[in-house]
Amino acid sequence: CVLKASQKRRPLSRLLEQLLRNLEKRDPNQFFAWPVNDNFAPGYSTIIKRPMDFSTIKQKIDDNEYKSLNCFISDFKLMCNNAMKYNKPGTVYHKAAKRLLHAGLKQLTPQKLRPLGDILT
Ligand SMILES: COc1ccc(OC)c(-c2cc(C(C)=O)n3cccnc23)c1
Repeated sequence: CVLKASQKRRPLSRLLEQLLRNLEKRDPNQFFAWPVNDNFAPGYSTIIKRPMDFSTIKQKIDDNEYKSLNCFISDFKLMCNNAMKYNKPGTVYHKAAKRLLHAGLKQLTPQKLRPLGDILT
């Protein structure tokens, strides 16, 4: 029997792709979809040493760079914390990052992930 391309993917990659899709839904304005551009965010690359965004996370999944769920969660937190560092409290981006972080971490609790079984061990 021939597996479809998606079924050939490693179990962890397929799980991370699904988690990523669910996190991206919490960013309807797509503020986190692509790397932040210094032209729209003056001084961004001097203030933020380790930029991160959903497209970069997707590429890392495709390149099998994530060896564990925790590495994936770390990049998600990095992305949100970057936005809360660069953008002042009260700005649309700071508020969006805070909401995204909290909503995202609720989806990534052990209780929510346990049903996915031993992929994570
Ligand atoms: C207004 O439309 C967009 C579109 C894409 C963006 O980043 C990918 C952003 C954006 C995203 C951010 C973040 C996430 O800090 N940002 C900061 C300052 C100015 N612009 C942004 C805004």
